[in-house]
Amino acid sequence: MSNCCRVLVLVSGNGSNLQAIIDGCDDNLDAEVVGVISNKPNAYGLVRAHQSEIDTSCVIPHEGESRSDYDLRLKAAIDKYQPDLIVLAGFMRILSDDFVKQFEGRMINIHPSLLPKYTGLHTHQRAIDAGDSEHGASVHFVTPELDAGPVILQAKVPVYPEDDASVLAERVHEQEHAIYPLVVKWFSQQRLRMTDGKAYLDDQLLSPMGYAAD
Ligand SMILES: Nc1nc2c(c(=O)[nH]1)N[C@@H](CN(C=O)c1ccc(C(=O)N[C@@H](CCC(=O)O)C(=O)O)cc1)CN2
Ligand SMILES: NCC(=O)N[C@@H]1O[C@H](COP(=O)([O-])[O-])[C@@H](O)[C@H]1O
Repeated sequence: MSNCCRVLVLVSGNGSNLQAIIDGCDDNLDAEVVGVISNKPNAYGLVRAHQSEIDTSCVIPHEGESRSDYDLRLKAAIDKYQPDLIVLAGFMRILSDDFVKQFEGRMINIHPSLLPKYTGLHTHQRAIDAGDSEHGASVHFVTPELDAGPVILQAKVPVYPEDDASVLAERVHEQEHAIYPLVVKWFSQQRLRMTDGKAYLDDQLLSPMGYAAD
């Protein structure tokens, strides 16, 4: 890795986590967002990238295109940026095994639950429906198995009886915007790695719930 970590962010929607990472990189000379790629041409994350004069690409799925064929086009688009780190920030596509294996150890995702609870979609409603008193977000390395990669860092939020999915999502977003830029900074400082399916920070094995401050 050169002296500045080249960060590529993949988005499908609003891009509030992208914005937090852009803002975080402005304060962190070790990392730079070199590009933003979306599968959705109308993703507001692309607008956010343009506002920060960051290059963008769109890889739009073709009608009837296989997941693997789409991922081949996505790989070609990614390679143009020569990233050190690939950040999934609300990128709403399941990636094929072959694609993920090419980037394992340098591709991370933020998931809106306290993994391993609630992999997949609709996590906030599921937490409310289950009557959970706490919920949150997890940053993890991406592996072929969906949302099952080693957790790097989690943040917890309370769930209140009057919460609906939208209110809870907003409370989770606030925590996401704090933890995701921190994980990007750790990676840019070469403190974070994945070896044999496990996450390490400063050569310390991280627990299944990720890093926990003393
Ligand atoms: N192989 C992997 N791919 C992805 C991972 C991963 O860990 N391994 N993380 C996800 C992110 N994600 C949750 O954090 C997630 C994204 C998308 C889906 C999903 O069901 N997508 C559907 C389409 C849904 C839609 O278009 O609204 C699909 O791809 O068929 C589940 C979880 C990113 N990919
Ligand atoms: N399973 C993936 C998933 O649901 N990711 C979630 O999508 C949102 C994207 O928001 P953003 O576009 O404002 O960053 C975030 O809350 C992220 O945790």
